[in-house]
Amino acid sequence: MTSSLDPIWDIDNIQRLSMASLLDFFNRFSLGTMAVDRQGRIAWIHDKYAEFLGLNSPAEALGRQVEEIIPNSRMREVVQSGKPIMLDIISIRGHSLVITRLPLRDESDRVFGAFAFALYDDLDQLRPLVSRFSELQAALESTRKELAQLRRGRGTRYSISSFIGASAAALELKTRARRAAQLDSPVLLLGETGTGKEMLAQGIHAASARASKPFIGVNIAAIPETLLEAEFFGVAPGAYTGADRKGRDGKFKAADGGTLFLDEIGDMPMQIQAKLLRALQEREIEPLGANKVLKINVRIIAATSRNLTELISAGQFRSDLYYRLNVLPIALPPLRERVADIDALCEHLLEQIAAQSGMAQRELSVAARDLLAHYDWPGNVRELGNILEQACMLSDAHVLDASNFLPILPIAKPSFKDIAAERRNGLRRSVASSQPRLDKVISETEKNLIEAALRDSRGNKSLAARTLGISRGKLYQKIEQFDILFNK
Ligand SMILES: Nc1ncnc2c1ncn2[C@@H]1O[C@H](COP(=O)(O)OP(=O)(O)OP(=O)(O)O)[C@@H](O)[C@H]1O
Repeated sequence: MTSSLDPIWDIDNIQRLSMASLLDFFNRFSLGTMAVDRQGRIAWIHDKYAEFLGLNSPAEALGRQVEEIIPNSRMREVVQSGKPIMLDIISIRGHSLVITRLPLRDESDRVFGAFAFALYDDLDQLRPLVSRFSELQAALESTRKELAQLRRGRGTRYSISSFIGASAAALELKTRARRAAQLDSPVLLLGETGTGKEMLAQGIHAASARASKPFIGVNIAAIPETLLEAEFFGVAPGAYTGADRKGRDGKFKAADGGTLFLDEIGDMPMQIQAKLLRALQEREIEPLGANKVLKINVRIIAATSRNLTELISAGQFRSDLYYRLNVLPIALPPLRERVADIDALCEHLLEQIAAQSGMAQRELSVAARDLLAHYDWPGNVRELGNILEQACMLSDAHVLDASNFLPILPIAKPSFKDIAAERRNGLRRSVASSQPRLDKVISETEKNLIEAALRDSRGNKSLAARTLGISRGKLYQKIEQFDILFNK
């Protein structure tokens, strides 16, 4: 038991002792301490601090306004606000001091002054902390910038080496892409849907001298024809009422100095083709409603999954625009022509699926690899990714087997199994006799799938295209090709 006479339990005594000990601590370990009263007059100052301030003795400072001794002092602010300033850096007589200022309160919680102590006169001691903080701030800033760039669609996510594949076809394609990155002429990327055209376009931009400038992608098939002109060339202020009253920049302006990626160029209406050709030839654009032209400096990378020469013959694509764009053509082979890359692509895609879903990364059995290598992949790498993702969602197995893929591969199963077995046994029929059957199976399956997707989305083509993992332009093309009728 403790008695009220016990000095340790004498509350007043403890308070007094702790104050004295704290003050002693500050005086010994800090560079200096000081207190002011409610009027901002120096009420107390430690010898060390007085000496540091160039005074002969503490008495010289007592009763004087704090700013007379320390011109940039913020003690008065603490007295007036009643709030501490925990960390501040001030410069006195050529030294930087780290200062902490605290308000002093009486029993009724009224502020009667302020107390300050200077922690360091040598910021070197804080340097590791400050430099770590600066590093973190710089990292945060650069991540913010990257994120903002991606949000504005001006950045690139891919480099040429992100294009997975070591087959002869993939290596040749990457060599051509690297060469194209060294030049500034238009590039035309030709390949089926999902073969990596947009990815390669980003890679070429990222490896080019324009890498620090914007990369702007436009999917022509996804923009209604009536809006395309404004979307490309912009609108002058006052040209329209409503939302465009103030005018707005088009994609050409947004890409100025950088690269403009024109996806699905084969879907561009003839009237806009003429304006695009003029913009490329003259290197200037005329925003809608403006009566002056703007100089532009943009590199064009166009892409299409359609056969442009056929479109020219059909009178749907201007031959002069084709020659203007076809300066550096790069053909992206479909997956079925670079089967050797499927294993590496599967590994890469499974790694991506694991990272995005938070699930453990899966592997493929030999039979599963064999099966995937024998499918024709009309949707190419995008379809391969979708199939792998579905298989991962539907099974918990660490090693995915052929049986995990058979039910989800969009092809008539018995015929596909036959074809796969046939190929494995080296009994592949001659191209002339087997190709029509395979094509027919694929076309029928494609048609069925598209009809089902359109039914499920009640005619919403964007949604159907997304479900199928193809672009809207591709969907339109397929609807036309298979003569699909559907009810909205
Ligand atoms: N060689 C590759 N290596 C890794 N990923 C790839 C490769 N090719 C394509 N992909 C991936 O497949 C998907 C489709 O690629 P991308 O959009 O570049 O194809 P695309 O040819 O532009 O298709 P579309 O014509 O339908 O727009 C993307 O997720 C992309 O990352």
